[in-house]
Amino acid sequence: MATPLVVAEVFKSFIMHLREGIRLPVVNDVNFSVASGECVVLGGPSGIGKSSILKMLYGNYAVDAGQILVAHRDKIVNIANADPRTVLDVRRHTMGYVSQFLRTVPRVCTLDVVAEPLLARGLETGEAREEASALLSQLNLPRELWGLPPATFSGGEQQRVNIARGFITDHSILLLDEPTASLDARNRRVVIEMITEKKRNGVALLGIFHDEEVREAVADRVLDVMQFSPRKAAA
Ligand SMILES: Nc1ncnc2c1ncn2[C@@H]1O[C@H](COP(=O)(O)OP(=O)(O)OP(=O)(O)O)[C@@H](O)[C@H]1O
Repeated sequence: MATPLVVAEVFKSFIMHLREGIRLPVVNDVNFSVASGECVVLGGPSGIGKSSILKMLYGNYAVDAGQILVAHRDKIVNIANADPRTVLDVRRHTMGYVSQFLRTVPRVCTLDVVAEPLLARGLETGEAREEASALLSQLNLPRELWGLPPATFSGGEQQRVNIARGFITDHSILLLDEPTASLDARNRRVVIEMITEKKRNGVALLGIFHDEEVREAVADRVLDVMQFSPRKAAA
């Protein structure tokens, strides 16, 4: 089985510049990998570093030490020291990220917000919009909202737009940061189906799910982030 994501000996601290440069270690010596078709769930108490790990993997947070190895095109890229252009290329073609909150460009309608990752990969507009429509229908977003920018949508509606945008590509790695937090039971079940479909297609998924029903339905294994906590060492 292919392993498109390997994390090796990663350390991360935050430096609080407004607090005399105090250094706050968050995670030490993080080691794990995610195989194709596998869904690994990050577990552990609030504040232990789950979101920080996802943000390092996506290149949003710098890494103090260690490697984040991603199979990208025919090469292995180390996100921990890759240049920004390479990180953007990995995001466009290999690694997707669905956060809890939607960040949108003002005045762009929902259908185009969802279709955009496919347009960025060179797909023709009509085809990209068709795929976007299919996902928005699957996620039960009322059709009358598709032509409007999502800025004024409810939390759950915005989250469904965000999920559609994150799931529209065929990226081989998908990072999910509580994608079901604001959803009702019916739409949570849709997202479970969508994740199951990604697994069937050989996507490597790494996610945070506080909802137990979702976690149990999708997780192949739970990785307890407590084992990487410097607080554990201090305890
Ligand atoms: N940008 C940042 N600057 C400073 N400290 C940060 C930053 N991001 C996170 N932290 C701190 O790092 C620790 C881990 O935060 P993180 O969000 O990764 O935890 P989490 O396990 O995802 O928590 P939760 O389950 O509550 O979302 C927390 O103590 C948090 O305050």
